[in-house]
Amino acid sequence: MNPDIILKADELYFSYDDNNSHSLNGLSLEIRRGQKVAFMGANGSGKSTFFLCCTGILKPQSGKLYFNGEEVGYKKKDLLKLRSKVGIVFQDPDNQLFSASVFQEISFGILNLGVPEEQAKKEVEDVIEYLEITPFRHKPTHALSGGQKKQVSIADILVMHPDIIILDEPAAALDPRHTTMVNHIVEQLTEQGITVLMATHDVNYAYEWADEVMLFHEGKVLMQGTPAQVFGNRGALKKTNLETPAVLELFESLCKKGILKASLPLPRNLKTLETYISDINLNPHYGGNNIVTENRKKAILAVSFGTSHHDTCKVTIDAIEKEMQAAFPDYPLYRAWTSKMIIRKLKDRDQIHVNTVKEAMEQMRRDGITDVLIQPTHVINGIENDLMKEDALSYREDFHSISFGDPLLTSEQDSLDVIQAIADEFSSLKKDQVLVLMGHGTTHFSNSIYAALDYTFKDKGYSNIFLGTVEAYPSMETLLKMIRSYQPSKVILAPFMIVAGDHAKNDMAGDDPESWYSQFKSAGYEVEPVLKGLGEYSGIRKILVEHLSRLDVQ
Ligand SMILES: Nc1ncnc2c1ncn2[C@@H]1O[C@H](COP(=O)(O)OP(=O)(O)OP(=O)(O)O)[C@@H](O)[C@H]1O
Repeated sequence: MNPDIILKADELYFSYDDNNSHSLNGLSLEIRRGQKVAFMGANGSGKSTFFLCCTGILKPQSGKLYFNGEEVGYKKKDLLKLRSKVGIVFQDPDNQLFSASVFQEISFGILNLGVPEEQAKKEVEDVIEYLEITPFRHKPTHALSGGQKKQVSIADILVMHPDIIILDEPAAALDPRHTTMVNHIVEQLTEQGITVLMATHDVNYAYEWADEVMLFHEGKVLMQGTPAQVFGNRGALKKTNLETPAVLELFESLCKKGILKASLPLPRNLKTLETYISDINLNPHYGGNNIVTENRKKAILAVSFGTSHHDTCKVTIDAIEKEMQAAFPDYPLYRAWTSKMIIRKLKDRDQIHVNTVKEAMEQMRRDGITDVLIQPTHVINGIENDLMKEDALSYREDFHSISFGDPLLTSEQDSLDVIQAIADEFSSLKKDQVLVLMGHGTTHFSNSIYAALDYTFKDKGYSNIFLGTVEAYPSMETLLKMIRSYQPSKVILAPFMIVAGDHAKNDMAGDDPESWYSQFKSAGYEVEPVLKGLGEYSGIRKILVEHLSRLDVQ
């Protein structure tokens, strides 16, 4: 199973009434590690029932649930292990809190796990401090307010260091101050790398907060996607009794009236929309504030997904940045990566810190930069790129201008240039051999570029170059079919990703029977993997530097 998937449900059925009705009705879904996932849907659509299955409190009558790639078991020791890693904070804290004192309450789970008393005590003290429970720690739990009970129920779970926290409507019955406090805690959880699943009916909050929205309807997932995809689907919202987030509604109506350009990244919150509006007279696109134009200081921000493999980083991301810097020697170059998981891995494993986009923007602001030229090394205009723009634009008030270079594959000319760069790199490819490129693939609509590019390869005379993706279409299945009709003497495999990292080393060239290498091998071909990321091709680096150069017009 894909190691990015932390939780997977496969055709779950659950009935509370002997199969007269099904609260989970063939539910299948996958949750990616480190994501913030909002579970939404009408009352009674099965969200809480699913959550109870995730922690083994309910056992589905049929279907399978996987945690970290392993099927969930229901023996006592399996459940204990599962509950130490998947914690649930119930909607009503009174269903969760059962000890007399706050300290006892928070200690219960961790002691049950067999953690020695001294260590457990320290962990409990840490969480009490972290969640600001100290002022009411000596009160009996029954005497706490609703908000304080919620803090303690989160502490109950947090003290176990779970991989997943499930929050069932955490803001229900809280006043605005406590809602803000709980939201703040939730934000910190995701920064620690915990996967957060949250049921909520608050469309405005989910739209701003979530990485992904899971829309439940009658015990199944009706739709899953980014907040923009899900909340942009009026039909799905209507079916599940949800409304469009106010900020999206307002943005669309301003676009319809021609006041804002629809090409702007969708604003996720009112603050971003407000800054769009405040810039209308200056520059309806990305322009900045009317600050003094003397002493302008430009900088380049090179944004990559990132990699935890130093070998490939050196010859891809580092090499691209070096060429960008060489093209603009007078501008300082800053780096940011968009994969929080990789950033965390580097920090934990190698004590290396790489900035997120927001951190890099803050750094530039501190350094007195006034104009930021952002050049992504992303291959397509997908989710990563949209989120990167959003993060950068949340700092638009701090800069005179923020401008964005295009990802690698944006215009028709880019496709032709990329094809040329690949053809140059594989100029020794023989007619009876095929080159199979492995792209990443995405659920975003921009995924169609992969199939389009595969088509263009053929159109430009490279009938033996094929492009597929690990996560979307064209898939391995399609590639096997196409390549079978070509009958090559050899299959050469190469990543169509900037770096030759995990996907290239494992999904493409690994020994696992699911890898592309093994699948082509067992289909009877001679296979040669080439572990070279796109960033190693000089033609590709040139395209990215050229995209950056287009920004520097003033
Ligand atoms: N303990 C129970 N006994 C019997 N039926 C139940 C029980 N809990 C839930 N149900 C039923 O299962 C279905 C799914 O309910 P569930 O609570 O999972 O939905 P939900 O999406 O979490 O709803 P809400 O948004 O109201 O919290 C509903 O028809 C509900 O009536």
